[in-house]
Amino acid sequence: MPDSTSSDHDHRALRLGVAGPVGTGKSSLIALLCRELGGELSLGVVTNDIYTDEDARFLRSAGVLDPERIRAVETGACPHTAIRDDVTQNLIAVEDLEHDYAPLDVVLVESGGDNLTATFSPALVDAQFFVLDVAGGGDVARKGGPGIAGADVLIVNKTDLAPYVGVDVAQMVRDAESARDGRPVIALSRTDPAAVARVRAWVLATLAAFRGGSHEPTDPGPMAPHVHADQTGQTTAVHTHAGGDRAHTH
Ligand SMILES: Nc1nc2c(ncn2[C@@H]2O[C@H](COP(=O)(O)OP(=O)(O)OP(=O)(O)O)[C@@H](O)[C@H]2O)c(=O)[nH]1
Repeated sequence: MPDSTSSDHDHRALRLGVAGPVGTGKSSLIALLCRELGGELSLGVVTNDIYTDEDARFLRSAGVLDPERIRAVETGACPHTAIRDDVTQNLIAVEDLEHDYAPLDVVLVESGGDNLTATFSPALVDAQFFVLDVAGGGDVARKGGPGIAGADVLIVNKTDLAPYVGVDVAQMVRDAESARDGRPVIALSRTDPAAVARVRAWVLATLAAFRGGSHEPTDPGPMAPHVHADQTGQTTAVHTHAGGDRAHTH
């Protein structure tokens, strides 16, 4: 588990998680942050995919960061387990990057792209984004869940698509805000410079707080119960996630 004392913060990067349902724009957000911050900060990226290293390959091909600074964790199954319960594979990847490129400022960790329930353990990341997109429907923000309610920042992404999918972005942001007890919600499109600037400013402010010892990691809470199938469509196991009180099926 990462040590969160301030002396430790002198030696390791700020670790930022990016979670959210499949296709909402997690890799694109990481690419955007690399583009925006790569000139002034030393960055690393860890991606999580179930069976491939596709997200890492996408980011390497985006040309936003030295490809060696992008490491892939293949979780095998249950992508949320690797960011929530047994974070060993991810911690090793993060610590390897911190070792190889010391001193790193920020490591971005992308979750495997799950459903609405996946959250990062505070043992892995210091803060986390949860990404929704307008194409998933304006009512998603009202559905709640630990990531929507408790992530450090909720991104309502792809706002440029709102007119095409009939979503009222302002209403979606209000719905999200009312679920979040004052935590920030950022309506984002990669084509909206003001919104991009807000995300960038949040990362820089969080890094400053982390270095100053005033940033406290918070836990959005355990994931909700759900069911997975393996590649053959079979459910394979039932287990309880650590920190959670509910079993679910794999
Ligand atoms: N219009 C629009 N499309 C976007 C934006 N951000 C991302 N996309 C597109 O959304 C699609 C999914 O983006 P990704 O970044 O691959 O999403 P992801 O969440 O990483 O996907 P998984 O890793 O499969 O879960 C891609 O076609 C992106 O080009 C945006 O701001 N506006």
